[in-house]
Formats: sequence, C-alpha cells, structure tokens
Amino acid sequence: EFLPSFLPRNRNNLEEIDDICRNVISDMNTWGVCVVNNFLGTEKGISVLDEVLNMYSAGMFRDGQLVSNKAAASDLKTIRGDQIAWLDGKEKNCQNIGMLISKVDAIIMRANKMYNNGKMGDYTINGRTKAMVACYPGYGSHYVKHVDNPNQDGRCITAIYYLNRDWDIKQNGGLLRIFPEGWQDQVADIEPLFDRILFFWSDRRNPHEVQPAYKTRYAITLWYFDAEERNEACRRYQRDREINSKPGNP
Ligand SMILES: COc1ccc2cc(-c3cnc(C(=O)NCC(=O)O)c(O)c3)ccc2c1
Ligand SMILES: [Mn+2]
Repeated sequence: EFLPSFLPRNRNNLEEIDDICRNVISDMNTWGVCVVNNFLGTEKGISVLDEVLNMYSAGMFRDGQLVSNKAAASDLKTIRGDQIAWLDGKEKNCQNIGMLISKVDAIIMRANKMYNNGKMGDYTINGRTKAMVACYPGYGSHYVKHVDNPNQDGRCITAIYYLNRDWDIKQNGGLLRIFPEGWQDQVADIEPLFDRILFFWSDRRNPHEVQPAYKTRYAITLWYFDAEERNEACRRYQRDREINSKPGNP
C-alpha cells in the first residue's frame, strides 16, 4: 500500500517484534545488557499489573528462597526480601501474564533465528523456566549482589519485565545495579519502571544487586535455556544423584 510517509505507520506485530529483536541482538552482543521501554503499551501493561496485584492479594506469593543460609538467623531477612510465585501463564486469571510471556518468547526465539543463523551470542535457545513473579515489599527489602547462573545450570538469558507505575527512584529505591564484567568500574543502573523489559546474560558476566526498596516493587522474570548447557547440567545432576544414592554414600 502507498501510505503517506507523514502518517505514523501502525507497524504490525511482526514488524514491531523484528525492530525489538534487532535492538536486543545488537545490545546483547555489544553490552550483554538490553533495555526496551514501552514493551506492551500502557493498557496491556496495566492488565498484567492487575493480574499480579490480584495474585498478591490472593496470598499466592511465598518468601523468596535464601541465596545463602550462611547468614546468622538474626539477619536471614537481610539476604533477600522478595516474595515469589512461579507461573506458566496458563493459569486462570493470568491470561495477560500469558500474553506477556508469549511476546517475550517470540522476541527471544526470533532473535535466536535472526542472529547468526539460529544462535544468539553462541547459544541455541530451546526452552525457559516458568515465569517468576517477584514482589519486594517496601520495608527496605533488597537482594545482595549475585550472579543468576554462576555454575552452568543452563540459563543463558535473564528477562525481567517491570510493573511499577510512578516509580521515583530517589524516594522508592529498588534500583537494579549491574556490574558488567569488562566494563571496568562502570555500572548499569536500571530503574524498575512500568512496562520496561530488561535482558542480560545470566552468567558471571553480569553480577547484579537490587538496592533496598521502600515501596512495593513488582517484576516478572523469565530465564531462557541454552540447549547444550542445559543438557549437560541435567546429565551432571543425574550423575550426582546416582553417585549420592549408591550404598555407602551418606
Ligand atoms: C530455588 O528457588 C528459587 C526461587 C526463587 C529464586 C529467585 C532468584 C532471583 C534472582 N535474581 C533476582 C534479581 O536479580 N532481580 C532483579 C530485579 O528484580 O530487578 C531476583 O529478584 C530473584 C534466584 C533464585 C531463586 C531460587
Ligand atoms: Mn538476579
């Protein structure tokens, strides 16, 4: 069709997905981190937020696992304050979360195909975890500096979608600070803003922390698997179980 050039082309879904993919590929390749704003648009973003708020008030969140139980009992809460719920997105009253997950899947799978014929940064992505809906309650809850996948468990890309409307980082805290390897002492400070999605390599290249939040802070995280690393991790896990289950091993 001959659209007059001054009219904003209402890009269809696939064109939009392609644009985002090019963004993700080049940023992941250059920085190992990629931020996309206005990912779903306000209306769809709010429909996802409403489903998360309904889940939270229905008491579906559990305390986040402890990253390390070395902490003395007194400061257990200081290791992590987030509360989480795992979803596959097909549960009832979660269709908008399901739509978000499908869009992130479409981006990752397409980027995987577009880049270097089927490999994204040397990975072949063939699956992901369930969606982890996380809530940092606002009493200074935070998450100490950590690496998502320090020991080759198969996860190669972390995708975090933020749901926090009118977030004022000075008042509310909750900044995500990434310390990308090779950036010298530069850091990537990412505000957990509404309808923003963030991608980064899950391994030791991206240690990161969640600074104390003083207002309830919601995010939905997906971790994508690299086929080879995941298969090897499962084989290792199976071997360890067999070794540990042999008689004579305590
Ligand atoms: C075995 O069971 C579990 C259950 C939940 C788990 C959650 C995390 C996790 C990791 N990273 C972050 C993070 O970096 N958030 C950055 C941000 O919100 O901006 C986060 O919020 C949560 C890690 C391991 C887990 C293991
Ligand atoms: Mn993390």
